[in-house]
Amino acid sequence: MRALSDVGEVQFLDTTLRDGEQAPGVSLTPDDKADIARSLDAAGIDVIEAGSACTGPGERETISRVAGLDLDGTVTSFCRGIRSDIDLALECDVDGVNLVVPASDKHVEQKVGTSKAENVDTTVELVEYATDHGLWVEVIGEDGSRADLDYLEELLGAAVEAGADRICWADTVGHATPDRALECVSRLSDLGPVSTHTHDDLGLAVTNALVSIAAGADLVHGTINGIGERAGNVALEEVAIALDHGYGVESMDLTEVYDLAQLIANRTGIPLAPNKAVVGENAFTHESGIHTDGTLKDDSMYEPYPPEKVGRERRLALGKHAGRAGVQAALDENDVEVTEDQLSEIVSRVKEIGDRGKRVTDADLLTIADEVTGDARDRRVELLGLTAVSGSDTPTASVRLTVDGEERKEAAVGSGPVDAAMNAAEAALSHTADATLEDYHVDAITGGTDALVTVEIEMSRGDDHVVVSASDSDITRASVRAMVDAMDRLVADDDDPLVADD
Ligand SMILES: CC(C)C(=O)C(=O)O
Repeated sequence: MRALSDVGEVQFLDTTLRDGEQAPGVSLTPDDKADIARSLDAAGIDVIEAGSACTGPGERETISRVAGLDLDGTVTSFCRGIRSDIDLALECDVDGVNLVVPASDKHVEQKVGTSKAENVDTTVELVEYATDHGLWVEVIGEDGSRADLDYLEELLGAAVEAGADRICWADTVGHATPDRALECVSRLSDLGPVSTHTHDDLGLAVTNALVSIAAGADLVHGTINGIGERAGNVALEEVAIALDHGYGVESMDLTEVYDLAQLIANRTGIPLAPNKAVVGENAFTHESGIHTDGTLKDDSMYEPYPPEKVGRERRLALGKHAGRAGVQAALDENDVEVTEDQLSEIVSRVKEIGDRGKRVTDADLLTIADEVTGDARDRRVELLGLTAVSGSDTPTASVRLTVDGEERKEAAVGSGPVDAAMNAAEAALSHTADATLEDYHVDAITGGTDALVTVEIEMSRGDDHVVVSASDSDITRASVRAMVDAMDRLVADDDDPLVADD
């Protein structure tokens, strides 16, 4: 076993486009795969497994497209231990293959229905065939962590002798403990270059990847966000930060991981857990008073490494655990001056909102501050009335509001009552100022059909943008109120008249 700090550099193979896509419900389009492959390459991933050529003609077309992107990294196709799979990979013009052969008794005898000796012979033939065709070859012993280690050594040793570029220890069902990973990879690394492929069924994928490296592996298989079969593969961004932060070992470009994580979450439809290491929404967000206070005194008080390292920013959030320092910092950011007594009142109101299970947005804070300081602004945009109708006919809505005292009324249709009402509000406000709805998000705070919903919207106007939320048991009302409030905030400091001369 070597010290990780002596390792220097580790390569990554990203299998988001193959094992990641095997996650239930995920199906990536050719454009998705091409975009993800480009981004992985830009982030310095060494090997990109683009898919399984045997899946079908559509997948082959996509793999060929990725192979033709002229990427810096090696592009491979996954192949089962059959010659026709290698032929299909060759049709896609990939640089190499990840050739999977059974390794455990279960996989050799029950799944594939062959003998261990025959399995070794077949593997040798396939490696020779693939290398004769100019392919880079990695041989993966499937279910390697449950295999008899002497046999795994014999099988993968034969693959190396036949010309395989590298071999891979696969913890296919995420069964291995760190000592098993150490034992297996240490033995295999005496045979030639070794990769490690770990799954997270026991929550040990990162640990086992790190132990594998200490045991001699120099290439880690994984996916961004850790997506993959069952509990997923090891999350490459987690291995990368652990290597960098813990041991000064280089791998992928860390500043790219957040954008990559977002891209993959969007394209796969698998959202990121807010508490996910490195790329989760909360990974650099501080809410509790004690942590916010400490962070304001020293950025690193409650962070192992600065967010910029992984392409992110620090956020101080307001909620039920907010303290004076955090609220004061948020007020300072919005240029709001308050006395000590006013600050105490604002903090307790923020906590009250938090106690009701709500997030406290900037707009909420400013409204509270207005009320507490007695500076309540004169509204320029105000909602007077809203009617929305839906049924078997096209949903319609009408909105009545005032802009600088002038009444405006618009009606619109939409795909549903919320859409119709938002379209009507937008039409009524379009005479006023050129603002754009950037984001719309709904949360049910309570359960049941009478649930209180909070609509949070983000709107921008030129360089200004605001996030405003409104809660109501009627989602249409909450949506339009949030939009009108956002517009009112955006124009609050505009000295120009908002009413057109028409
Ligand atoms: C590497 C391959 C066979 C795999 O996905 C696994 O073993 O989990």
